[in-house]
Amino acid sequence: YPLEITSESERNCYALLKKTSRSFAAVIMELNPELRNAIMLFYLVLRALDTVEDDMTIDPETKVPLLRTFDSKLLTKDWTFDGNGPNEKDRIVLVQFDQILIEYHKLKPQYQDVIKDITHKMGNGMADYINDKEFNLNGVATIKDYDLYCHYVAGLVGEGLTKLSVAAEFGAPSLIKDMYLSESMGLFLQKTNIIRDYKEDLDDGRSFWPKEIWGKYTPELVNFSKPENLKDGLDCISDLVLNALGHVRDVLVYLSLIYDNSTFNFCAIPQVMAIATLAEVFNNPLVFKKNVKIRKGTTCKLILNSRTYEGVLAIFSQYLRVIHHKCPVSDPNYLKIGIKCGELEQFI
Ligand SMILES: COc1cccc([C@H]2O[C@H](CC(=O)N[C@@H](CC(=O)O)C(=O)O)C(=O)N(CC(C)(C)C)c3ccc(Cl)cc32)c1OC
Repeated sequence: YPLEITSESERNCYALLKKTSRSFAAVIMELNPELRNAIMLFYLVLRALDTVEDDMTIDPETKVPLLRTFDSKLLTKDWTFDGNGPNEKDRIVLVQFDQILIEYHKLKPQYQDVIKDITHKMGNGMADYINDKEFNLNGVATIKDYDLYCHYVAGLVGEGLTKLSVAAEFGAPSLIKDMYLSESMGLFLQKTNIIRDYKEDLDDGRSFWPKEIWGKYTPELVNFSKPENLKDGLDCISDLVLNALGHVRDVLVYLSLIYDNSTFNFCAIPQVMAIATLAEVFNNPLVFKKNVKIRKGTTCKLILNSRTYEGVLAIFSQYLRVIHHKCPVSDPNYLKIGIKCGELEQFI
């Protein structure tokens, strides 16, 4: 679909998209025009929320009310925010937020309402965590807390995109009543990122690995960086990967319910990147040293092969086999991993 830019503000929004998301911007720009601007603006509003939440130089006295009222900024036409620290990566999205607002008000009211509703829920979820002393001190405690945190930062994104897709008749209406499928789309991506980001997050003085899982393998999360604890660390990664694989069935069902090709690609590409990343981090000592990334060549192959549902199934089948074969017999979750991979192979 040719990209017809019809205003200065629209041009500025696409420039913001390219600045804030490396590879994903291209996928959004190939979307069917019916949803392209709605999803582009949704992405930028979410990026703006993230930029507020992530900025540790913003006083909580300012940050918390700003997050809780962020959806009300969508009702204005000229709001901007220049309160981010000078080094905050995507601060430009808030400095130029008026450009997003001009384009946002041109959207169909139904699309505006979806974006405003998700912004309200996410902003308040983020604000709740900032005030949560237990969370700030000990991070994520139980698997239930892990799923709730991922719901606020990723599950809600899946919910919003599903409502936009169904409103545009690009996806099956059943996706609205079966919102757990959209939840899994978000949790699968977010849990994969959390497993991969072990080192990066610890260097930032935080971690999102749930203690209910890692506590089985070590008294202190930082111990996995020590060579003598490597085996325990790898067993912990297996446990986390097993938990993430619990969303794969829902992801594959969700993708089977998307009718529009460009929307399918938009949904499928991040999911195939995630299963490939899970296979990469599985039983991989480098996770405790750096951010493990899949190779550029693999990314290209994944994008090319995920244009059809059969292609996506083949990719998931391939990486589930990789995970199954990589699993050492000494891994306490060896049987559960084998059963989960077997189950999913059956489904595929
Ligand atoms: C039905 O649900 C979806 C369907 C398609 C894509 C996404 C999801 O995919 C990107 C993909 C993306 O943004 N990839 C990055 C690479 C990276 O950040 O690791 C990129 O390619 O730049 C992603 O990661 N997140 C961020 C969250 C996971 C927190 C939701 C995200 C943020 C905003 C939007 Cl509108 C969409 C997404 C969906 O969201 C669940």
